[in-house]
Amino acid sequence: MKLLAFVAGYSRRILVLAILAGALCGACNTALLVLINEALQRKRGAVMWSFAAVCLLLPFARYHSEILLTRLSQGALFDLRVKICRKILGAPLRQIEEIGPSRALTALTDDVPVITTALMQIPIVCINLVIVVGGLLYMGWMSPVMLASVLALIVLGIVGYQLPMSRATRHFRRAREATEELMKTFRALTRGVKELKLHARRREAFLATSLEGEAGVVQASNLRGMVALTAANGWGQGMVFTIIGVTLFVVPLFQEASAEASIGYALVLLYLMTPMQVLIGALPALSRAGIAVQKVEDLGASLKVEASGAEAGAALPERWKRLELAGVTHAYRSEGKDDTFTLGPIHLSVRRGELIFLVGGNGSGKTTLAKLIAGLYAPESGQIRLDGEAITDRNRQAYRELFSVVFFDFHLFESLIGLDSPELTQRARGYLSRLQLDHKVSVEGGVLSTTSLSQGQRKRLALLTAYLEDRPVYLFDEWAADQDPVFKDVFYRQILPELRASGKTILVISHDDRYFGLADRVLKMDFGQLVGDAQVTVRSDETYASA
Ligand SMILES: Nc1ncnc2c1ncn2[C@@H]1O[C@H](COP(=O)(O)OP(=O)(O)OP(=O)(O)O)[C@@H](O)[C@H]1O
Repeated sequence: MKLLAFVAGYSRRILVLAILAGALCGACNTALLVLINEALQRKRGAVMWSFAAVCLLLPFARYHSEILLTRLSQGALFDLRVKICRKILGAPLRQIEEIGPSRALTALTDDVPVITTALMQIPIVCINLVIVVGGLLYMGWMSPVMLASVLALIVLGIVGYQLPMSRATRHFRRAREATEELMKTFRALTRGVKELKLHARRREAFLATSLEGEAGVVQASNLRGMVALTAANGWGQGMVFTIIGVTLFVVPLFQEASAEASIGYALVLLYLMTPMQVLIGALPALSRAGIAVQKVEDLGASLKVEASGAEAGAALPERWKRLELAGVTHAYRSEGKDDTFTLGPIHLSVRRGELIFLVGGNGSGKTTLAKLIAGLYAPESGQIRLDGEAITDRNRQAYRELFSVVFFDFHLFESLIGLDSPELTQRARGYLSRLQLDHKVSVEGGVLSTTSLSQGQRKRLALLTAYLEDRPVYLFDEWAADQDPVFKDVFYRQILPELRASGKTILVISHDDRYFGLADRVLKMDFGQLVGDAQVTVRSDETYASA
């Protein structure tokens, strides 16, 4: 039902057309059945032309019905993929971090293929369903008693089917939950491959406990589910033969039937046998898809939607003068644990064009503060203001567009995606040379020739993207940490001063204390608090004014 509702939700127009084409197809099948029966009753001449007409109409109706159903299911699938990705991108960053990548990845890589497989079956299921319904209607027209007996047996079949089926669903649901854990293990495997290769005992323990443990749960649950499902299928197939047996041998004991009528019943039943078996055979895929649709919907429902901030009037001035944080706070809470990290309240004022270093020990809250300043986290309390204008859901996206950020765990896109100035390639080539990467990387049509580089070189490519974005505020999170001493010096002594000279405001998270003297201000964080805000008057290596 979940799957049907999901498909129906895609396009009512196509659904109605598919139902009409399906009904025509079903009518043709029933007509064919009637005509074959008539022909067998030796009225061949009378039905020959009708039979030929139906034979022409049937493939036409079937073709259109299948095409429409395929369009409907593939359209719904496309819609689903895009919707999940949009929902993930539209959710607050903090919520995406809390949910973790495994849940979203399982939805995209596990649920979507399961739904795809089931959706492929929908045209076949619908066509066969229509054939069965048409055949039963014909049977009812021939003998209401026969139809009543068949329907009673079908109801019995469905009731008996439910028992193993609900058991199968329970196990498939468990397997699906375990798949999320398995996905985490796969991520650990791909990210930790070097560490696992170096340490045989760790590798064996990882394989034996994490991987085999999780994979074992998935395997066992799927196996139990399949056993229950096979039992349900066996019951279903058995019921098909029971229906045939009862109509052929039992019903005639209570209802006199002519030889012609008996041939008619037998013909209908033989005609319906294959479609009924096809329907039963499709149930496993449909049942698993129901669970997958539910999981995807749960994920979608659990994700909040951030205000897009695209309304008129949300734009902010590029040539702003003052950026303020007034009592801004943020907390990371872990459910059931007592280790909440709280940042703030932070009071801070930044003038346009300042070069600020944000320093402090590991875990003191620098990156968290950077995410708040860049508008990626909305403050839990307090306010961020730009020239006195509060940053709210209404203008947060416009506010984010003021920032070019290279985070410590940055991601490098293979192309200069979303950047489309006419002289983009030319500018990119210039910056590649500036970043001493022109011998390794080239740009053609906005696509980077490679991103398979050393970590320090990849960071330079991330800086290239920030250069090309050309936004008013630059934020670098330990950018220089992976650079060689020569280029580190270039970064602090040339790149940062050049950016400041071109009017950019720059916030640099750094542990490189020998360069702190180059900043206009050094902000120091400790345990989530801003404990120092030092103005640096003379710029030299020795003049870092510690708070
Ligand atoms: N995604 C997260 N979920 C939960 N807690 C987090 C998360 N990120 C950071 N924290 C907590 O917030 C604290 C501050 O982290 P943050 O990354 O802001 O520190 P930092 O000063 O940038 O550290 P470093 O110099 O090591 O990069 C950490 O001690 C950690 O406990």
